[in-house]
Amino acid sequence: MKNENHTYCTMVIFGATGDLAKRKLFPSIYNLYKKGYLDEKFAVIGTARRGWSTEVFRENVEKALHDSKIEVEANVEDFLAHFDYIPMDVTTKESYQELSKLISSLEGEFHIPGNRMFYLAMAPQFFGTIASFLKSEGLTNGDGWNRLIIEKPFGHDLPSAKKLNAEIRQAFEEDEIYRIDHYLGKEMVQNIEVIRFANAMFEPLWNNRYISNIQITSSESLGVEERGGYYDKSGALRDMVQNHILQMVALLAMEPPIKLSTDEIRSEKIRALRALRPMAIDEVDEYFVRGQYGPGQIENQEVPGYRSEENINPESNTETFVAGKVLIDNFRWAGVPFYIRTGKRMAEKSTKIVIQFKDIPMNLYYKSEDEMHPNLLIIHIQPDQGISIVMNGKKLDNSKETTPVKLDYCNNCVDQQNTPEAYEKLLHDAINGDATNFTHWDEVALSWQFVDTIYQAWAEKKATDFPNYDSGTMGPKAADDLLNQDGFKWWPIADDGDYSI
Ligand SMILES: NC(=O)C1=CN([C@@H]2O[C@H](COP(=O)(O)OP(=O)(O)OC[C@H]3O[C@@H](n4cnc5c(N)ncnc54)[C@H](OP(=O)(O)O)[C@@H]3O)[C@@H](O)[C@H]2O)C=CC1
Ligand SMILES: O=C1O[C@H](COP(=O)(O)O)[C@@H](O)[C@H](O)[C@H]1O
Repeated sequence: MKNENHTYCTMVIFGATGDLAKRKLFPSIYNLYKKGYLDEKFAVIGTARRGWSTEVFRENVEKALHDSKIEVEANVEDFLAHFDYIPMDVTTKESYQELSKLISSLEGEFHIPGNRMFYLAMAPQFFGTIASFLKSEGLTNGDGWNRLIIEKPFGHDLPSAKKLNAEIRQAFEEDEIYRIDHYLGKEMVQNIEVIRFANAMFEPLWNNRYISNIQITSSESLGVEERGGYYDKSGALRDMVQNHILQMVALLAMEPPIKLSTDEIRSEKIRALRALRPMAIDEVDEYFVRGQYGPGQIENQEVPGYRSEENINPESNTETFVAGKVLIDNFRWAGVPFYIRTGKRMAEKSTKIVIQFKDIPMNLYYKSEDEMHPNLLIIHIQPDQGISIVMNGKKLDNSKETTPVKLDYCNNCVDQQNTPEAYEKLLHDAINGDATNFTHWDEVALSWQFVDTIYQAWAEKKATDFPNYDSGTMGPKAADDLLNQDGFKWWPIADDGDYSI
């Protein structure tokens, strides 16, 4: 009988010599081990083309742990004893037989009941091939569960995503596929549902009667770094908006699920994404703005423009910044804009969500001719994690004027501990068979459908004003105009930001 639920498993990491494995996966697996989540009945097999021995692999895993600056304890050797390496080219059918033998032998050695997790930390063109060989060569015929963890990008548009999905679905069922969106592993992204559904002071107000607009900013101060080859073909829209940003929109907009099960939560997110207002190609400019960074200053250092970065076409038309107004056509959200923006080489690294509430019907205080300061709920995703509420209080004098008062809750300050890295939480979920924080195919498809129109509009029309924002700024002026024309403004993303109007 298949052992469906047990967490003892063999993890096979394809692309184990690569950047993601080194920076994210090995430290996360080690943290899970240290916290006792892996017991002793687990094995990790690394594979890639380079001809490393298991010994060299273990040395590299240990180095990765030290480089990641997590605390490495004296018994790291016990942990490393669970790691093996096998060189293989994933496009060669025969090598899967060797891998299969190694898995069986480690299942015997570590008393693992046939549960197998295949992590594809490789370029996406290999995803379909690997999935298909895993099935045809019998690696999915173990006695336990099979789970396929897939990295982004899941396709580059809807047709390519459909093709990829069809390939992997030949070998794995939907409930065996765990599509990673690492934002769903972030503590405060997971907190969105709790803030909404566990607080009487928010849920009754969470609709178009009380909320005037929602702003999501995910800014980065880094440029494209070494990923120019990938990024120049992708751009900010497909790199960040299709996945991370729309996932946050879905979590903010979804209806309360009837219970907190994977299926119920996912189906509410899917319904929210289905309500995204589609645009015609010639309407895109009304709702979306694109940008590309030029040279500028970040932390007082001169940095080059995008077109001068390594592996970037010097005439590139790729956007490194996107701002947009997303509308959700349902009873709850009709008329409430969700403004989004994301970009590289912006003023600072920050992901924040600001929920701006509508004004009260009449201003008794302040200066009656002025608008009162709106109430804001700010969800700090990173680097700081927490919640702020901006409300009106009385000025400390004898006047009847009000002043914005900011109440802050800092998640990691209170717990006095580092919250686990997103990958650690997601790996833990995958080992436990909890797919809630992974994206269902329908979510992926709906997000691509929305984003494809924008991409097509931009592909048809070259941006004549690129570069249109200096590195170290908050993007092009058109991104500010997008809100100004609706009578709003972007709220600051800096923690010491000025929230007065
Ligand atoms: N790095 C990151 O921070 C992030 C990465 N991702 C995604 O994760 C995936 C991996 O990214 P990343 O680690 O950066 O990529 P890398 O280029 O660093 O690693 C690619 C890996 O694939 C192996 N490889 C390449 N060709 C073959 C082959 N034919 N057979 C077997 N192994 C092969 C390489 O090893 P060798 O040369 O030895 O064969 C290497 O281990 C990508 O899908 C990426 O989009 C997603 C988010 C963040
Ligand atoms: O998926 C991606 O995310 C990172 C940003 O992630 P964060 O956790 O640091 O906010 C981004 O730099 C990268 O381009 C993109 O592929």
